Amino acid sequence: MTLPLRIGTRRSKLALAQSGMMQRAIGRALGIAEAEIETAVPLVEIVTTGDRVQDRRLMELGGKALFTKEIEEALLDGRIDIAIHSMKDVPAEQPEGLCIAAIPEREDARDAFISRDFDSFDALPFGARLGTASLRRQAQALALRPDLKVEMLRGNIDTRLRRAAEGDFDAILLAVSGMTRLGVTEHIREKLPLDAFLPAPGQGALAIQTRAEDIDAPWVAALNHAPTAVAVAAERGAMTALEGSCRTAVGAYAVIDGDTLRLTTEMLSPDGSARWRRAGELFQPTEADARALGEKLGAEVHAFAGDQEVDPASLDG
Ligand SMILES: NCc1[nH]cc(CCC(=O)O)c1CC(=O)O
Repeated sequence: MTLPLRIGTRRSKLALAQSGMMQRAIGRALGIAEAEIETAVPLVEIVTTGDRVQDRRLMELGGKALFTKEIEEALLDGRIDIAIHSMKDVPAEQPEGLCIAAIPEREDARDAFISRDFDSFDALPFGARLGTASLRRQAQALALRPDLKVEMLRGNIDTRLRRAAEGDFDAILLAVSGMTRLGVTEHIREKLPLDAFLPAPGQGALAIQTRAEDIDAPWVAALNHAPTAVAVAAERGAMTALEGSCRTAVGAYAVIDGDTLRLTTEMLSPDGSARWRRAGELFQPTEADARALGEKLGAEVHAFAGDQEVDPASLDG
């Protein structure tokens, strides 16, 4: 592969932090001196539709693909060579000509509880206001505490933290991983248990996207973390079977424990009053085995849950 290797990135602080981490990791994997990395593996900033419409309801506008479309066009046009995404935001299908070449080791997959006034989720008073834009977090919170008032909270992580600090909400929920990458973990009051707040498929993991012909590039193997890639394959298999989107409350979390993969996946009704969950294990699975387990368990959940998709017009702004 010829240098420079250009990394396309969104301009949000989180995207820049993630791309910067991977820029250094790729530079080191290629044996490039620290001082040369910026020129050999440069960052190219790209504004996506999703970034321009932050204040509007994404669901009405086409969901996850809004954050990836312009970046994928730049990859296909050859303006950039690599894109770093939060795995959670990557749609089930890759566009023709592109691939996820590597999945680095996952960060903490848990959700974080953030509040100016309360130490923990359990300490929230009756009827407390919880800010989130995630249907999954809404449903999981209401499953434990149907008295909570869930209100829409959008914007980047800094905006959400500021609104929590100003008392616009009694608490908000964010992914621990994003906060860690931004260096704002001092706002975390509690890391929520994986069982009650089963994460979104791929939460805490990054996806390194390239053109399909670069799937075996020399730096790819150095960045891929096989246990994470297998776990994420299982979660995304479940997501596909559950037709997971930001209009459905879907969780999936897998870990590799020694030689064993353990996957749990669930769907909830938006108000948290109903919850369908399946779990399973595999010994020494390949990525394909893991994906197949995810698809099987996801299909079982889907068969019981039916269609839990929410009409965007029925959501509170
Ligand atoms: N949907 C927004 C989004 N996409 C990825 C992350 C960071 C978490 C991750 O790396 O999975 C976040 C913010 C959040 O959920 O708190």
